[in-house]
Amino acid sequence: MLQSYSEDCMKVVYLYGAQVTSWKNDHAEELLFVSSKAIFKPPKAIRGGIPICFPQFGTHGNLEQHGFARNRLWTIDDNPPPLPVNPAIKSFVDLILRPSDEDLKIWPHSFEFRLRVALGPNGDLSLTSRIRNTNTDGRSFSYTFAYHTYFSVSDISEVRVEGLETMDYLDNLKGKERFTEQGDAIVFESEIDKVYLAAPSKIAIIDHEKKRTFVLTKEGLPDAVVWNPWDKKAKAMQDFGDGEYKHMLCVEPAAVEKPITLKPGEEWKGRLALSAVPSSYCSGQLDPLKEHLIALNI
Ligand SMILES: O=P(O)(O)OC[C@H]1O[C@@H](O)[C@H](O)[C@@H](O)[C@@H]1O
Repeated sequence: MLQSYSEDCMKVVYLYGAQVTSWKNDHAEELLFVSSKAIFKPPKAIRGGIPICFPQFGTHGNLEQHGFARNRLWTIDDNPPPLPVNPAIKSFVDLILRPSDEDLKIWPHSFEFRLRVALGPNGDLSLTSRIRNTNTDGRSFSYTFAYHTYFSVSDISEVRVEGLETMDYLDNLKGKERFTEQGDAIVFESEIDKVYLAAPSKIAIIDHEKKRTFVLTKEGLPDAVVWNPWDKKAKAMQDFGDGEYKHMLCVEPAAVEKPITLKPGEEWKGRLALSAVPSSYCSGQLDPLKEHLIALNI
């Protein structure tokens, strides 16, 4: 487990799954949800924080649900290739995953997956993934991907998500059928499991009770999954408390509909930046013309 601090903010990253399990603001308030029943060892992924789904999102393929990266032991990458760094970033860690012989049996491709987790100014958290095809047999590979981010919310029925209205989505609860979202903002009254397609680069989660807004900025990740298991599924999950669905929401920047293909030697980059701002935030700030209102400097 790796812990780091920057300007009173904190993040915790596990080598198991390269999973960020804690992100705190300067009031020491936890911003991510981790279940009280989470299991921190193989074979299960940790229930909460930011699991990484690779090389498969969900059941979009033949591998285990959400792929294997989230339940492998990563290592510290002491000598990562240079990545443009914002000088304001005070704390970061680089991790790497390469396939084991066992992994190659289930997904026969050689890769290097580098993850940088950084704490920026104002306590903003960013995750940058770089995936490289290192196959020596000339073969390309394709994968789907998600940052399966569990946000901590006061009460799911007091939360709304802006930025996804009018988007097309695949409904995992209806056999992945395609629909178009109606209405102003997404609110929550029952189970939801949707993959929004070609979603905008900024999405906001507005928590009225906490007077807090999370702003997600995504790059290289066209889609966004929204998931809350609600009461019945919560009860069926061994590593999730019965009532915990009320205090979490997953909004997951992802590449699902169109898998990413890399030729040997090619590298893909996918980035997520998270910011938690006070909810004097008002609707409409996702308008690109007003984006300067949200200062995301990482
Ligand atoms: O229990 P898991 O494997 O962590 O998955 C949790 C959920 O993750 C979401 O991303 C999926 O859309 C859901 O279908 C899934 O149930």
